[in-house]
Amino acid sequence: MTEVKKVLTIAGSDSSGGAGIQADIKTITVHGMYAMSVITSLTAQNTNGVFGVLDTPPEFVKKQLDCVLSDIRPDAVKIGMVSSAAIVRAIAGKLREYCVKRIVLDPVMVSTSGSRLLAADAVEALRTELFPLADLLTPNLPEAQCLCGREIKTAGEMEAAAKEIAGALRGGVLIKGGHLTDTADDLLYHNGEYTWFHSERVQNPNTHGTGCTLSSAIACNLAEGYSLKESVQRAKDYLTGALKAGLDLGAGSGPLYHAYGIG
Ligand SMILES: Nc1ncnc2c1ncn2[C@@H]1O[C@H](COP(=O)(O)OP(=O)(O)OP(=O)(O)O)[C@@H](O)[C@H]1O
Ligand SMILES: Cc1ncc(CO)c(N)n1
Repeated sequence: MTEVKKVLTIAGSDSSGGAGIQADIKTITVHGMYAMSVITSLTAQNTNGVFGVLDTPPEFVKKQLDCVLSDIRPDAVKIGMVSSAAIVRAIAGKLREYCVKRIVLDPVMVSTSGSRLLAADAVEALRTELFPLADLLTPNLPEAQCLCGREIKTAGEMEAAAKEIAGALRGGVLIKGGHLTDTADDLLYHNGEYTWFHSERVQNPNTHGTGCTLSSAIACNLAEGYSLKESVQRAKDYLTGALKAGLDLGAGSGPLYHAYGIG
């Protein structure tokens, strides 16, 4: 019998395959793990933008979660786009009911191309219902700004924001630096300690799905049993490799190449 780790992604579908569920399944598969998915929304999108969003009815999100969680228990879970407060509550209820562990929450609010993917009133539901369940929250800079209500420009401001956001959490906060201009340094705040993950910026404009890829790679490494710090470093290395692979698809901000280590 083959033993594999199982990772569940709860996220939106990206028809162009670069972000969301599709990025997550590619990431999990390339990590040699078994991917499962609960789809919260269908998006009609491509490298140019998001042209439509169709939410899954919350009762159907619950049904998908019941099917997965009552049958194949995931070793880790990644949560991405959750567009409404009702879907947030549906997910939180089921994660509590099945005592799911090792949860990475990517608080997706706006797509790389600038479309809103989370209703304004859902931010509060995310904070009260899902933050307490997360082992790690992974906001990008605009999301961290929204969560702490002020601008973040410097490393010192990133540290202050991470500490403040972590106040509402049991787990850690990773503020991603993909929206910085000179570097791509990410900051982890966990158990009162700051850890910086430094990286050169890869000169590749095709960054569609970087956040989804990073959070699902972190979930894979947590499933494998790595510590939070090790999981973030290994995921960042994976992400950097997928960016460096230099895929150039579509007219806008294109997707990453996941199979760069294969073949
Ligand atoms: N040009 C780049 N070079 C190197 N690393 C990058 C670059 N752009 C983003 N990253 C890295 O990608 C990861 C995701 O960060 P980012 O801030 O882009 O997330 P995001 O905005 O949530 O992504 P998206 O919404 O596009 O899925 C981080 O580790 C960040 O440092
Ligand atoms: C479905 C989906 N989730 C997340 C993002 C963020 O990049 C996106 N563009 N689409």
